[in-house]
Amino acid sequence: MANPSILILAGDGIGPEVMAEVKKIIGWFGTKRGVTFDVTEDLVGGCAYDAHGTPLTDATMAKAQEVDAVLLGAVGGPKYDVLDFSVKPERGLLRLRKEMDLFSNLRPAQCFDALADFSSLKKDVVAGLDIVIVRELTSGVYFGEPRGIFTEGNERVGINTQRYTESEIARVARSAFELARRRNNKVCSMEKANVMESGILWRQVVQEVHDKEYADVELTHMYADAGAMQLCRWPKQFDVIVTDNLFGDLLSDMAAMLTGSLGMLPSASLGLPMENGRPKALYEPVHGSAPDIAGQGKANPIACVLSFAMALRYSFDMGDEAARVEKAVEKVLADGVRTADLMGPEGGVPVSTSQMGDAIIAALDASL
Ligand SMILES: NC(=O)c1ccc[n+]([C@@H]2O[C@H](COP(=O)([O-])OP(=O)(O)OC[C@H]3O[C@@H](n4cnc5c(N)ncnc54)[C@H](O)[C@@H]3O)[C@@H](O)[C@H]2O)c1
Ligand SMILES: CC(C)[C@H](C(=O)O)[C@@H](O)C(=O)O
Ligand SMILES: [Mg+2]
Repeated sequence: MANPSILILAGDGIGPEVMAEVKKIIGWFGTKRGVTFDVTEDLVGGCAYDAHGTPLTDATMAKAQEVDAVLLGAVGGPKYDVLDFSVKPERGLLRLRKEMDLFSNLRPAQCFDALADFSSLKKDVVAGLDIVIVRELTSGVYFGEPRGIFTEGNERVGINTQRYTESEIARVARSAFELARRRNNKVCSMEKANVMESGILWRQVVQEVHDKEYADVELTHMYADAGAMQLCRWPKQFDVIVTDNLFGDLLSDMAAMLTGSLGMLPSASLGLPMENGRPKALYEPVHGSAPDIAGQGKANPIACVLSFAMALRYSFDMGDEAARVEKAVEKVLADGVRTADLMGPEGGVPVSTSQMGDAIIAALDASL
């Protein structure tokens, strides 16, 4: 049988730095576990614009459609701020999500015991936290028409449109309910049904899907602003949160800080099953290209490493190997290995990106 195929799109800023550590782990699986992947690499984001004048070529898009999983680092950076909107680095990522139809974006926020003291929230609020935000990723205000900057009378007007069809809401709701069944069986749906018609429809459809197909799962609804407050107040009340594209973007960055650092949060973006039964999939850290620390060896690679663990679990059906990687990360943190973003006010000597990667490899060795 052919090896599973992976397309690596490391991207910009710290993207290639954190992806280098994932490549070490992929190599480790080949030599130590006999698990070999066919890996190809290509460009996305600003580096693709520099090389080809576009943040994602048609050829790269076609490769992404063919592989079993795409691993992406991060895109963007201040150098590209001046570019026309249509060729900004972020458009490359959005095209991948849209054309691969990756509607279900799982963003788990898990607080490792070793970092419970480190969160900006009190220890008992975050210790043991294990929640997943399911973010709708292919529709909503990110993609709705009309959009643009127009002139009305003698002033400019910026327009974006929040638009959701019933089927778009139903399919992401189903993925959240399915996930909840494999976890603690609770879903909280977040929208703004008090001020947005799209929010009213969202609430109705989620409720209908629940009543018809998932009545065994506990479902609650919350306005997204109150949800943000509850995420800070007592995040452990949640199991699975399902929400739209924009609210999911905001709530997941917030959830990241419950775990200690944005450098800790992985994600899986999943679509429909392909012919081989595997879902179309892209895995990426929730964080961006971190221009403020890029090129300095300071980035925390854990979010990218844990994204690879999600690939093992969701694309390659290797749940045990995914758990091996997650446990290696847990061990390294328990041993006190910290990149700069995980240093508290008491200070200490942080390790570099590659030293963190090496420590994870050593913990993987110890797991054999
Ligand atoms: N998926 C993506 O590719 C993605 C996601 C978010 C932002 N972006 C892009 O990245 C660029 C920078 O955006 P931003 O600064 O708002 O967000 P960011 O996530 O890049 O950085 C926010 C802060 O978190 C820190 N940080 C992020 N990841 C870290 C890591 N792994 N280790 C240590 N510290 C880390 C950064 O140093 C920075 O202080 C923008 O162009 C934005 O559009 C891309
Ligand atoms: C870079 C950007 C397009 C992206 C988003 O807004 O979805 C990012 O913030 C994310 O969270 O993945
Ligand atoms: Mg974001």
